[in-house]
Amino acid sequence: MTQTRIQTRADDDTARAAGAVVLTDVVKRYGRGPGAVTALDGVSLTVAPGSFTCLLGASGCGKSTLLSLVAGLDDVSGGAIEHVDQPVAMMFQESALFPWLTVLGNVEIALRVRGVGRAERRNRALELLETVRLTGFAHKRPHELSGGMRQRVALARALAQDASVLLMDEPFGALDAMTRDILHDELERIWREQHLTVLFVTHNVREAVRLGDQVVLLSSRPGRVLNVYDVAMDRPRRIDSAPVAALAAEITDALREEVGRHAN
Ligand SMILES: Nc1ncnc2c1ncn2[C@@H]1O[C@H](COP(=O)(O)OP(=O)(O)OP(=O)(O)O)[C@@H](O)[C@H]1O
Repeated sequence: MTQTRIQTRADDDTARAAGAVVLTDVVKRYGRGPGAVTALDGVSLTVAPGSFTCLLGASGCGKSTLLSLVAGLDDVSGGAIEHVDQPVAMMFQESALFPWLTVLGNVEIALRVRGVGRAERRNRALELLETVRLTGFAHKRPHELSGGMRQRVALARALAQDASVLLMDEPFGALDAMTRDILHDELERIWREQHLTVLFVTHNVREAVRLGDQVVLLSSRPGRVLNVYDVAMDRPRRIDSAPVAALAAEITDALREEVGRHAN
């Protein structure tokens, strides 16, 4: 049902040819001298186009750092990241909506930044609100929405960037279990419909197994790839199903062992 996969050079070549996100021996250091922090140390990872990859690891192991490097918000200190001609969009735990704009305005602004004209902007924003099932809330302001609805707006705004790669940093971390469950279904639907490549950071092991084609377990800082779990289960999966729970337990054990090793 599941298996641990060791990456091969052939995997890398195939994925690179198809325009995937490929990280090769990525190192990230912050600062210099004795106070320098090595956040990532030799991370190699292949994210196939159209795949869903979840990143797990102890707090501070470099997950957000990895996303910001893929997004091009920061430079690598060593190694390389390739995502051939693929624009990327990001979504965070906080929806970071503009409180003075309506839901529609918050989506339209992302289109405006991309230079989309006024009339097309309105139509496209309405379409995106339909995609995230918020039609009818277009003229509400963020404070009138629930946390889950705000994350739907944030998702619509990320989709407005028309990027083929979506980077998500604990996007559902602050939501209750039921809302999260519903958003898993929605995200899975949108990921499939739009053929997105998703890189998703989470602390929730079951969430990672519920969503991922592969779950990447990083070591404690400095982050290195400890293991890549292929999740060969039919979709949609239920977060409380026995196969999801079984693999999540296996990964949790590995994570616990890693955290314990560094606590000594
Ligand atoms: N701009 C920065 N300057 C200096 N150190 C940084 C910077 N950003 C991150 N770090 C350090 O790099 C390490 C990795 O941080 P990062 O936020 O990537 O980890 P994380 O796995 O996302 O953590 P968490 O799970 O707690 O969100 C941490 O030790 C952090 O303090």
